[in-house]
Amino acid sequence: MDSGDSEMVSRLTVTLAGSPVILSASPSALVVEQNGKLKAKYTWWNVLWAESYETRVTLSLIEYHKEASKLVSFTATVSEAERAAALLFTQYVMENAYKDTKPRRRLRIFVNPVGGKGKGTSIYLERVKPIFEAAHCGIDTTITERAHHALEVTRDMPLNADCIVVLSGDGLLHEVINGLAERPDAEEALATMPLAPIPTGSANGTCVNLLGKIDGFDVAMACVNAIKGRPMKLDLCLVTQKSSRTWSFMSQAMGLMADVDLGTEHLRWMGDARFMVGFLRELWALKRCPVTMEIKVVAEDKEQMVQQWKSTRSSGERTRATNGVLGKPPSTSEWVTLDKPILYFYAGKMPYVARDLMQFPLSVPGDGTIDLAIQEVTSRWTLLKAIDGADRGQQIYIPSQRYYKVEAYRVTPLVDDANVSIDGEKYPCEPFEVQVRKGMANIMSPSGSFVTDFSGINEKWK
Ligand SMILES: Nc1ncnc2c1ncn2[C@@H]1O[C@H](COP(=O)(O)OP(=O)(O)OP(=O)(O)O)[C@@H](O)[C@H]1O
Repeated sequence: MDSGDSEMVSRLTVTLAGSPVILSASPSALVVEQNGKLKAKYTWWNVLWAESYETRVTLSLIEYHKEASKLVSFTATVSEAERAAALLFTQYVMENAYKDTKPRRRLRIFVNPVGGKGKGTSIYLERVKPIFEAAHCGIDTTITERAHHALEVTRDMPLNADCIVVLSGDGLLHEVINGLAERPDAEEALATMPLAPIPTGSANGTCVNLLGKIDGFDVAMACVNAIKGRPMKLDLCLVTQKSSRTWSFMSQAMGLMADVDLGTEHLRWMGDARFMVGFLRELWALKRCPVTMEIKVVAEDKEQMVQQWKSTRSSGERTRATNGVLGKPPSTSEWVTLDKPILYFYAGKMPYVARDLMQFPLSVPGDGTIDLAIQEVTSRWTLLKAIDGADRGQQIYIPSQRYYKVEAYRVTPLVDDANVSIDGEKYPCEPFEVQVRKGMANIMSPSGSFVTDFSGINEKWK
């Protein structure tokens, strides 16, 4: 046993593959040293489990690699004399690993076997399940058998999990939210069942918003978010059409950008590269978006909105679950009719819609407004020029791109066969009205905010 009371629990010498290894707990990480050299360092966030039994010490950790972090589990031994120290050490490690949350979450998991490149099931079995098991989570899993299967299950299932894990893209999250929203106890279900997406779809926009552009496609990091993330409030948009009500958590679109998404379903095998192919095709066609729109504006001056966004970020405002009036529509302003011809409108509640497009850089979670980008008719060259910088939200500075914060809007399609995209899913081409409902749903987040690198206007558009 190492000397000193505090050292006794924060440092332990074990034997691993016949060699002595020192495990020590620093304020920010678990450190592994061998032969006086640093062998590995795991932030507490990436420590899943530590336990000791008799003379065995078992650790399960996530080794961080860009886009491909992985589970590392090993069992080392200690001498008989170190048994008590090993127990205290592993307890200390667990306290640090689960400072803000309880271990052993019960996870209700949905896996879409056909989302993205169609590898959802194998990713679940080979990479996700072992991580949840290593973290001693309770798991109850449904592999979806058809579209709307997850919606049907979430509509009726008991609310006995800590979190709903969704292995897919944004479409299956849309289903799960709508399933919860259709329950008689919808408000309680949405408030008590945070979602935790794992990126096995194409765009995986939600994961990119929660984990950032670099880690957004990292399955293991998304698993850690499900295991340890904290609930963050999300507004939902109520979309009312003639015969139906739909809840949208991410985006609604018509025109060029809806055609990019819904017109490239057959290119699923390409992953998120399909959107660039679709964009270039739609750019070539440059069709007008046949709609009229009315909006209830909260803000429309880009620079003022950017300043507001910056001050919100720097004041460290967080949107963690708080008590408050949920789902109440905000106060009403006047409806304004837009009459200029447009190429598309794109409305949304999260900055990224895909890794290479931060369509709504000024979006903050739970602010009770919808960000609405409207692209007036412009040249191919202008749109082409905007590709560079779109991953940093720069396209909002195209002079002909209007950017509003709205509390509601109405769309009347002027044809009956245009694409209407709601959270990337196809909906009937009929008139609809969208209203925002503040803080109705919850999503697990490592940081309590969206992770973006928007920094205001760059030289190109000045
Ligand atoms: N077993 C299944 N068979 C066929 N379709 C399914 C099944 N399970 C779910 N779906 C449907 O698959 C569609 C695509 O799912 P999802 O949107 O999550 O993936 P994606 O489109 O690849 O990703 P993203 O939305 O991030 O681009 C959804 O409309 C969903 O309803």
